[in-house]
Amino acid sequence: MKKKTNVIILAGFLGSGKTTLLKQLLKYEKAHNHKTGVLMNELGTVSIDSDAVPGDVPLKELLNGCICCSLSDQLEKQLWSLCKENELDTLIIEATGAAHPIDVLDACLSPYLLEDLHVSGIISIMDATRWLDRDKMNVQAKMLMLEQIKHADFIIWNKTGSLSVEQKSVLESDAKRLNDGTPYVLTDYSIVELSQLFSLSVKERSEHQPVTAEKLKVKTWMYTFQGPVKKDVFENWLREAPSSIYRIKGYIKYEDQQIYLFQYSYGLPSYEKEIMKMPLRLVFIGENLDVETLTKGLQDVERMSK
Ligand SMILES: Nc1nc2c(ncn2[C@@H]2O[C@H](COP(=O)(O)OP(=O)(O)OP(=O)(O)O)[C@@H](O)[C@H]2O)c(=O)[nH]1
Repeated sequence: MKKKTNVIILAGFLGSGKTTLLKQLLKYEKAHNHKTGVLMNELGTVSIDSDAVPGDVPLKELLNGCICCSLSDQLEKQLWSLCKENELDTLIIEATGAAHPIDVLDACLSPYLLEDLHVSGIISIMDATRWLDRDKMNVQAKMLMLEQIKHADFIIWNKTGSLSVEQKSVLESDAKRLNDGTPYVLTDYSIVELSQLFSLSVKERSEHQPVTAEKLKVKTWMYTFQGPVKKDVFENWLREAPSSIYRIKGYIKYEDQQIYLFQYSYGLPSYEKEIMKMPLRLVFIGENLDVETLTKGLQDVERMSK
């Protein structure tokens, strides 16, 4: 009988650390000579995260929508073709940060895929600080994070390095209260003992709350800088940016003429030097994005950088 492909679903709110974990899983699987494929879903029209996937890894991307709502029919098809085109040992699905993990799981359990796939489980990577501050978010976003915890087969509380002992114990009790018996870890940069993520068992699912990107009203928007901007001017703008921007990612060039992969999530900007000449596009993901004000602010950044 044909060996089934082991599927790992990475869930978790926007910017929580899913791609950070994906990169580690790919290295681990390569070191173990396991052929691994990736299905990546992004809300925007441009893929930024796919750069994290090495060229020799079979990759399918579903862009400009969420696999748990507008792209749900395509998810099954893409899973099917990834399996048929490649003899995969492992398939990692990185959902958008606005996806309900159960809808992704449902697609994997489709009768068309039953002979091909074995779902190892849902790993929910949670931005610990965002979770502790969740009352600042709207009801739908809060509910989505709650669902991501409740339906996980493994919970990773990420970005915990600067938290107090009391805050860490709140996270521990929240994991037990919301999803008793499910393993969890507290970590930074999604660092976990990876072997344990391949042998999870998918538990019986209770009813789930249908929270989707559409209900969340998460929208994406893109801005292209015409050239380099001054780092302090851009960061000043960023500090004042509305909290309804959940995520920014893309490429930016500063006055040192260096292009950086720029990421921003819950108040934290990060940069990685980029050696390729990438287009200077930033993708914004958030709710009620006021495109006019954002455009004006970013044009001002360009003007003040001259
Ligand atoms: N300070 C800090 N930053 C982290 C940590 N883990 C990840 N990051 C950074 O947070 C940003 C978002 O991480 P990603 O792994 O891209 O998050 P994601 O969940 O894939 O994001 P989306 O796909 O947009 O939902 C990146 O700049 C990471 O380097 C952490 O523990 N601490």
